[in-house]
Amino acid sequence: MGTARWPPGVVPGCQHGGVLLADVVAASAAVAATRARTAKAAAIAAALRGAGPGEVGPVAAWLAGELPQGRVGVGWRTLSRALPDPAPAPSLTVAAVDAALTALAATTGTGSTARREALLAEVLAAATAEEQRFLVRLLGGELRQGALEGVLLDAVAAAAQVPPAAVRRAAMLTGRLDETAATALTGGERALAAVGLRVGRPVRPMLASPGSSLEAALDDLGGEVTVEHKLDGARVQVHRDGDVVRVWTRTLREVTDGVPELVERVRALPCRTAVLDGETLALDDDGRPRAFQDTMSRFGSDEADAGVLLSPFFFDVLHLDGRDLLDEPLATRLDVLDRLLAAEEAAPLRMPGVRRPGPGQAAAVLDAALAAGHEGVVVKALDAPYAAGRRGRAWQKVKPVHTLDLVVLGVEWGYGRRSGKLSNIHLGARDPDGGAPLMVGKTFKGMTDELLDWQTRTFPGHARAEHPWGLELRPEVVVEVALDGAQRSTRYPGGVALRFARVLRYRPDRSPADADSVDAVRALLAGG
Ligand SMILES: Nc1ncnc2c1ncn2[C@@H]1O[C@H](COP(=O)(O)OP(=O)(O)OP(=O)(O)O)[C@@H](O)[C@H]1O
Repeated sequence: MGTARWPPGVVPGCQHGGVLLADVVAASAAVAATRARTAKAAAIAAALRGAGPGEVGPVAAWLAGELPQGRVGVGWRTLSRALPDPAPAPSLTVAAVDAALTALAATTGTGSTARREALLAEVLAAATAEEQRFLVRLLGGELRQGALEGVLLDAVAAAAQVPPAAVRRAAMLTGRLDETAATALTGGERALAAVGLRVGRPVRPMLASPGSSLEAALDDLGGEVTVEHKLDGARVQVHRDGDVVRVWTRTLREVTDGVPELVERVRALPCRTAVLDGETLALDDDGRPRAFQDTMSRFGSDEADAGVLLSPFFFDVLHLDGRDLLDEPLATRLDVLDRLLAAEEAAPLRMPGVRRPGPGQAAAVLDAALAAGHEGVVVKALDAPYAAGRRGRAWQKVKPVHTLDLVVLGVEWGYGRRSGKLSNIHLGARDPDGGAPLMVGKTFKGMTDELLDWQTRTFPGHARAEHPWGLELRPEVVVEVALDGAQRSTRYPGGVALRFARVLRYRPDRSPADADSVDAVRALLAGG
């Protein structure tokens, strides 16, 4: 079993021992300087090997562009106001910066703005110019890049000399990179294998890959499938432990307090402990889905609209009354789920679907889903375990139109009727090798006046630079576009451009880490 050697080497020149922030900044620069995934992973692994037990977590998180504290609530403006003269030489330790960020996250309530600025200014004053730049980008979320997560997990495996699959499994089950890195480096493979599902700690949800058609999905998976409606709402993972019910979104953000009706429904079920996976959305009086914005209004931070009620539809169960079900085949999990939800006849909690449909039946399920106003269906292999965090072929979504979730990289001022409004958006696809998102097109189509106003209000808050043409944005906002396909391009860096992209809606429930990759865009080349 490979583990790091403790105690860590004391970095020369550092008064308190421990790894210096400067070492992490250097590793981050090395990661950014290469496009090769293995070289990125090697740079990260070297930094992790040098970190002590209490430092591995923050070092891993920072190199993936994340903060172990989650959001610390420091905006761009606060940051720029708090920027003092840089220190001449590096002295900040990782431990000191991590402690300051924890203090920052804990400073809330009245008068907290000034206290937070003071705390931040103190840290930044001790940082060199290069360290300041790193901290500003880290706090501003600019270093957050979905693809880096995969590179980081490889690096953790290399540094701890354990199989990458073991690291990945623990990361998906804990939903946390920092904890996983620390477990791998301090306890090795055995500690990673001991990580299991814990009621109260959300796991990364299993995802679906696009199926090109219902027939193709059925052919691919054989007869042992379930075909379920694909409802267009928000993914929810609900954990119950006795009377305590907690709810997380797909990105593992806790939303328990905002969704009391979901909490109530799950608290009323005949069980003690449970982990349920499902989709929730707002329905109108006829049971048809309301506008997607209505559902999302319940998940936004400021404009929660309590007038809109959410209905949950569960399609999986990962744990029930002391029994972990992750590794059981879907057929078993669905039996357990059906028994649990059987009593809920008046307002069904079960995602509609048909198990082992006959030839015409699967098509009828798709027709019924579309007729009811839903997006399509998900075809699932009944023999597959729950693969947390994976987008595999065991779940295939079938929808009539191509859609992609992309990252907004810039926005141009409109002209004519749209002058004064931020209009044409630059669209980026995730780089699967961990680099910055790659631009694949622009669009100003599909935008209502309301949406243009929203863009004009919102995007300045995400700006990283201003130009006469518009704003360059930090990669933070995810937009869903519909498109006819893709074409080869010599103009764009990924060699591919969208055809006839139009905006469907913004996705506040998605992070850039969940955006579609440039490979997903390339996959549309043939079928476009
Ligand atoms: N019956 C269902 N089974 C699984 N997921 C479902 C189902 N109905 C709706 N969904 C939703 O569809 C998503 C699965 O598609 P995918 O994992 O590709 O996410 P996505 O890229 O956001 O898909 P899309 O953009 O089409 O909503 C799930 O995350 C879940 O939120």
